[in-house]
Formats: sequence, C-alpha cells, structure tokens
Amino acid sequence: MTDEFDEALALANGHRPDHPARRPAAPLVPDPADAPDRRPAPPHTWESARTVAYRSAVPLPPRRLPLERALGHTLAAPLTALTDLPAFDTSAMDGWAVSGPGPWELAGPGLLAGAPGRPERLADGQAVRIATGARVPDGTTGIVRAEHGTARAGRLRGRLPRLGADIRPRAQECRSGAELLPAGTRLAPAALGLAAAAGYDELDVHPLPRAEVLVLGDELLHRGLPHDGRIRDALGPMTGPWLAALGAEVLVTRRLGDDADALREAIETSRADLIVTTGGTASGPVDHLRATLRALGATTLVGGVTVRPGHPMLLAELPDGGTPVVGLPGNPLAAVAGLLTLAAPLLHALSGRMPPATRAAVAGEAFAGHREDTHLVPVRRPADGGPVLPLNYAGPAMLRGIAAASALAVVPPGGLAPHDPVQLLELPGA
Ligand SMILES: Nc1nc2c(c(=O)[nH]1)N[C@H]1C(S)=C(S)[C@@H](COP(=O)(O)OP(=O)(O)OC[C@H]3O[C@@H](n4cnc5c(N)ncnc54)[C@H](O)[C@@H]3O)O[C@H]1N2
Ligand code: MOO
Repeated sequence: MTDEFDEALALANGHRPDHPARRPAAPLVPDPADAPDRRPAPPHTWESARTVAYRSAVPLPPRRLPLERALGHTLAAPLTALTDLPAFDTSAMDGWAVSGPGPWELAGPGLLAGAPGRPERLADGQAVRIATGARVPDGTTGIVRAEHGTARAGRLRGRLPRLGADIRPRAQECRSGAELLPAGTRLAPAALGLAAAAGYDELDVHPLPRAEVLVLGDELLHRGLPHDGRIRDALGPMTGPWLAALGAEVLVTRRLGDDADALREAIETSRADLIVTTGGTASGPVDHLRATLRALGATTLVGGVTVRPGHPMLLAELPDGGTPVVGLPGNPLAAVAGLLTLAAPLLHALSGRMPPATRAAVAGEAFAGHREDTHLVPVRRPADGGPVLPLNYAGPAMLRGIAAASALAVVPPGGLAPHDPVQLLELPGA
C-alpha cells in the first residue's frame, strides 16, 4: 500500500499559495460516498493511515522565539554550541587549587565563581582557596576538597589530589560548533537549559500548530447528569488537552450540535492549522461531516481505516491550501484511536518532528485480535517496565479503560500470545 502512496506522492500537485511549504496532496482513497458508483473504497490499513497522515503535511515555517517562550516547540535547525562547555577550566568542588605536591603555601585572595579576569598563575608548591564553578588558575594540578585539607598559618596541608582531580576542563562537554541536539527535537525544559548554557538567547523553532476542536452531537450535555436520552460530552474535555500534549496550540473547543450549517461555517472560517472534529463520522441520519467536507470541496486522504475501534475515522484536506481536517469517531475509545492514528502523525509533521514512534513491550497475557483489522487495546505499562496487560472496561463507548491507561497496545490481526512482543502507542499526557 505504501508504494502506491509513494508513487502518487511523486505526482506532485504543486504548491498552494496559502501554505507555500505544504506538501502536495497525498493520493486519494476516496470517501465511499465520493465514488461514482457509491461502492465503499477500500479503507487504509492502520500503518498506511499513519503514513498518509504524516506525509500529508510539512513543517510550518520557522520563527525565532526567545528562549523563555520556546518550551514545547520543535527545533527548526540543529542546536550547535556557540561556546565551549565549560567555557574555561572550572573547579568542580569547594577547596583549594594546588600546584604540585604539598604542603602548599597559600597565595592571594580566594577565587569565586563569576570573578572577572584571569586568575594569577599558581607556581609549584602554591595553593589558592577556590569555590565550585570558579575559574581554575593556570598551573593548577588538582583541587584539594575543603574536607580533605587544613589551612593554618599561611600553609595548606592535605591529601595530594591526583593530576586534574576535580577540575572540569574547558570543552569537556562540547567544543564550540558541536551539534548538541538535532533539528526536529521537541524542546523540553532541559533542552532550554542546554541552549542557555550553550549561549542562546533565541531559538529558531517551528511554531506550535494551531488546532481547533469541533464537538458534534445534539445529544451532548455540558453540565449536570445525563437526562432525557442525553449524555455528557466526554470528548470535549479530553480532545483539546490531548492535542496540547501532542504539541498543538488549541485555539478553541466549539460545541456545534448536529447543525450542518454551523459545521460548514466553523470549518470555512477556521484559522487553525488543523481542525479536529468529534462524532458524526459514520452514516447516521445526522452525521453531516462527510457531506459537509464534500460540499466544501475537501479532498479525502483517509476515508476509513481497518482498525478497531475507530474504523470510521477520516482525514481530509480543505481546498483553501490544504488545512487538514481529522474526524474522530464519537465513541470515546474510537476517538482516541483516531487521535493517535491520524492527529498525532499530522502534528508531528506540522511541527517538523519525526513520525511518532511506538514503544516496544511484551504481552503479559493473550490479547484477542480482530480477524482482519488492527486492534487498539488500552493498557497500563507497569512502573517496572514489565509485561503489559489489557485493562477492563475497554469497550469502544467506555471511558474507564482509557482513564486508567498509559498507552494503547497495537494488536495485529489474529491477536497476540503471552510473551509476544507488542508495540505501544503512548497516550499523550498520561
Ligand atoms: N451502520 C453503522 N453504524 C455504525 C458503524 C458502522 O460501521 N455502521 N460504526 C459504529 C462505530 S464503530 C462508531 S465508532 C460510531 C462512529 O459514529 P460517529 O463518529 O458518527 O459518532 P456519533 O454517531 O456522533 O456517536 C457515536 C457514539 O458516541 C457518542 N458520542 C459522540 N460524541 C460524544 C462525546 N463528545 N462525548 C461522549 N460520547 C459521544 C454518541 O452519543 C454515540 O453513542 O458509529 C457506529 N455506528
Ligand atoms: O470502531 Mo467504533 O469505532 O467501534 O467504536
């Protein structure tokens, strides 16, 4: 299947003005309702759906952000050191810098971290008080830790340090120009610390893709207890936070009921880089999503996927320059399946990251599989990294299994036996 996509991707459709960098539209697997004879088009396999979603977008154009605003963004260029690290020979301990074997004659005022200028050279047999992080004078052969020496009457006695002991030599960690992190790295707090240490005030990053969530369904309540056949909206509270955990800036979550006109207007006027809808993907009497996308002239890239739950999930591109629309099915576990199958790879592509990786684990018991489709099963990864077990209450319409889960296990057609290797899709933010 992938070869077909590669071939068709090669038949580029050219660039579009609004999204100059956007990749040409991926080949179409038509929406069943698009087919002239109305026969359902073959759905994508789970793997190919992820590939199509990833390849359908290119990174948003980079911008320069101050370090303090770059958290969670993705590096648009490798982070290369602007300085040696450490930038000078540094004491790793509080104590004395000494030259040669002791006892030593104490010299000069003590050396503090951040003291300006170059400290005076130590002659053989000399010692100087030094603080952790202070620049080490030339001639130093080692540091005597404070707890290993005694200074009295201008002399230091103590254990002879081995050559270079407790000195962090210049460039021990990196030389100026060394690549510290590759392009495509999502910036975690430690990466910002590294960037600061390496001399950066600003970073070139891909902006967070802006996402908009449209929650569909007249049956949904947003407060109180279910009543009169109506239920609480469970997808509104989780879809935005999941998208944010995947690296999106969530502009808004809108509740639109089953109003086709409102849906059309919301899609037409959206300023998001990615529109995510919930519900309305199937063919019920008020499932307007596919018809609305058709009416808007959208191109269906994924019209369905051979995955359980979640098979009606969809991915389409608007004719405005290719804004992607991901349709998550209304059943909550099916919605998570759609999120991780289509929205996660898209967000990775828009952010300039590698495709989302699965994590290897081992099945702790047999996992029942579907005959032909991939089965996504909520699991909790044990803290000790041991074998994973399926969770209870994991029906497509249930929430307890997902709420207890840290990942979805990818169960291939036919299922898994105990001790089989299994791939896990981590649940964002879990
Ligand atoms: N004839 C068929 N009917 C259905 C099929 C099918 O293959 N043939 N597939 C079923 C599967 S599987 C799923 S999943 C759903 C997908 O349906 P939709 O995406 O159109 O979703 P809805 O019909 O709007 O809702 C389905 C279900 O989920 C509940 N829901 C919807 N939104 C929310 C929300 N925000 N919070 C909580 N629950 C929500 C809704 O009330 C329904 O119970 O289609 C099946 N039908
Ligand atoms: O596959 Mo539905 O997507 O079972 O809930």
